[in-house]
Formats: sequence, structure tokens, C-alpha cells
Amino acid sequence: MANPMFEVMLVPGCGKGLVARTYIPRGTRILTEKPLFSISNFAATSLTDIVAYVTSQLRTMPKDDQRGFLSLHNAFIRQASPFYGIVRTNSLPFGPDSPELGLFLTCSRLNHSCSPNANHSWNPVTRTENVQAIRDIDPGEEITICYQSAQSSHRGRDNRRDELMKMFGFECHCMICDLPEEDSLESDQRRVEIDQLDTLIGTGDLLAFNAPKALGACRTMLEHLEDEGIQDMRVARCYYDAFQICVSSGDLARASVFARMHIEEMRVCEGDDTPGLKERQAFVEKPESHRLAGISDKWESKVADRARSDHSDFEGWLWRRATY
Ligand SMILES: C[S@@+](CC[C@H](N)C(=O)[O-])C[C@H]1O[C@@H](n2cnc3c(N)ncnc32)[C@H](O)[C@@H]1O
Repeated sequence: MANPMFEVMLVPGCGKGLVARTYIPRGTRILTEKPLFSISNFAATSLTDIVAYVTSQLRTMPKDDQRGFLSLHNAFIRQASPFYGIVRTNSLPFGPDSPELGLFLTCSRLNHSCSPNANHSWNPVTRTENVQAIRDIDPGEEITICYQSAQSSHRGRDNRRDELMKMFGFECHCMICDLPEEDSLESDQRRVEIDQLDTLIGTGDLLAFNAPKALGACRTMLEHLEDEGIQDMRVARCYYDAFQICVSSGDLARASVFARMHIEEMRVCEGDDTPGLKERQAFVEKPESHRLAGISDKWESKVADRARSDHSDFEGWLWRRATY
């Protein structure tokens, strides 16, 4: 049955794509889809074995699915067998860094943007690929996802384009890559800074030795993500980092608020059925149950001290301990 939220149609410069039929508010589940088939270790499987495997899978499929598979785009038409080319062009990994890939007939029509309005994620429990709106999407607007890892997406335009060409066989013409030169340089600079901040926060050294600076790095990263129009799981992860910084410093009030913001972003990006949500939800009321609680009490506060988001200086309250 056709999905009332979008239609598959030609998008200038990108082949086919998914275009919204209706207004889709942020946080809406746009699509949930089971794979036609999966490949357990694509990178380590020889081309011949992939072709043999796909052939055997196709034989077991209904005619409509066979036709659907054969109609998918092949960006590697001159390089290899069509079966291999179609799988390489269209498969999505079962989670970041997973060697297992799935082939999906509808998700495969989603084009890439370096500032996407949708997020795709694999749910290992339901074994479905889910697509959520991460921004409000207007009727007529194309629905896009990001094909790259966070790290690759933080590189400058030329680097991103090189990788997309190498891995997916196309030159990116998303709205970020097609920005005028001056704006593009500004965007590149912001992305490089996002990457540096992400690395700085991720190493854990800052968290251990300079919590105010670590919290400041989270705030700056969130500002840069917002300026870049990035509203995917990177925002959720940044709130979780801020939560951990506060909980390890004894600031349970802010830890509780950051935990709530983290949960809200996870819900938007992956939906209510995303695994692990319930466990993390518990940190909103009981941040002290986190393994980092009790390391220090230098910012001591209680959950009951938390400010509401309609507090007149909520932002000032939230980031009070941050320096950068
Ligand atoms: C997974 S398919 C997406 C659906 C495809 N457009 C179709 O017609 O079926 C990936 C291909 O879409 C095109 N594409 C996706 N994102 C693009 C972008 N940002 N700029 C240009 N082409 C893009 C490229 O041809 C790429 O190889």
C-alpha cells in the first residue's frame, strides 16, 4: 500500500527520490521497512560470492520484489555485474559500523544530503529500518538522509564529495554542497570545528580533568550543529555527554535536564521503540543511578533543584558551569 506521506518521483539532478505529499512534523515516523534480504559481511565477501548470493535470494522472491530490486539505481554500471552494483548502491548498514547490510526497496530511494531532514536507523529488535523526520518537512520537499558517518560528514565539502564519489558513485549536489563559495567555506570551517570538539569531548580526558571546559565544548558543538542545520543523533549524543559531565560532577539537577533533552532527541531521531530508551529514561528521575555518579561532588545539586524550560533564564541556568 502506498505511504500517504510521500511519493517516489524524479528529483532534478538526483534520479528518483522520496518527496513529501503532506506536511510532516519533526519526530514523525515516515517509514518502517523490512529488508528484502541482508548480507552479513559485504566488505569481506568476494564479488562472485555476492552475485551468487543475490541470485539465490532473487530466485526465492515474488516477481514484484524481483522487479523492484532490478529497477533500483546502479551507480556502478560500468564497473561490475548489475547485481553487485545494485547492492553496493542501495544497501544500508544495520547500524553505524555494522558489517551487515540490508537491501530495502523504498528506503533505497532516499537521496543523500549533508544536512538531511530525516534520520534512518536500524532497530535490531523489530529488525526494521526506520526513517524519522528530524525537521518539519513541507509538502513538495524532498525527504533526505545522510549516507556518511558523523566523522566523514564533519569534513569539508571537497573531502565529503570525494568520499561520496568513491563509496557511492555520485557527486553530491545537496543544498550544503551547492552553497556559494564563501558560505561553503564557512560551513567547512564549522564542520571541522564540530569534529575537533567531538574528538575533544569523546576522549574523556576533558571530562576527567576540566569539566567546565568539557561542558563548554558541548555547548559550542550544539551551537555549530544548529548553525549547520544538523539535527540528527549528534545532538542527542551531545546532550548525553553533557549529562555525563554533570552527573560525574555531582550536579544532579542539570544532569536530569540533560538526560531529558537526550531522550527527547533520541525519540525524534529513532522513535519511541528504539532499544535502550527505557534504561536512559530512568536517568531523568534518578541520574545518581548512572555509573559515573559519585565521582565528584564539586557541583553538588539535587534533582529537585532543576529549572523548568520556561524559567526566564533557562539557558543561563543550564550552562552556568560551562567555560570554553
Ligand atoms: C540509494 S540511491 C538513491 C535513489 C536514487 N536517486 C534512485 O533514483 O533510485 C543513490 C543514488 O542516488 C543519487 N543521489 C543520492 N543523493 C544524491 C545527491 N545528494 N546528489 C546527487 N545525486 C544523489 C546518486 O545517483 C546515487 O548513486
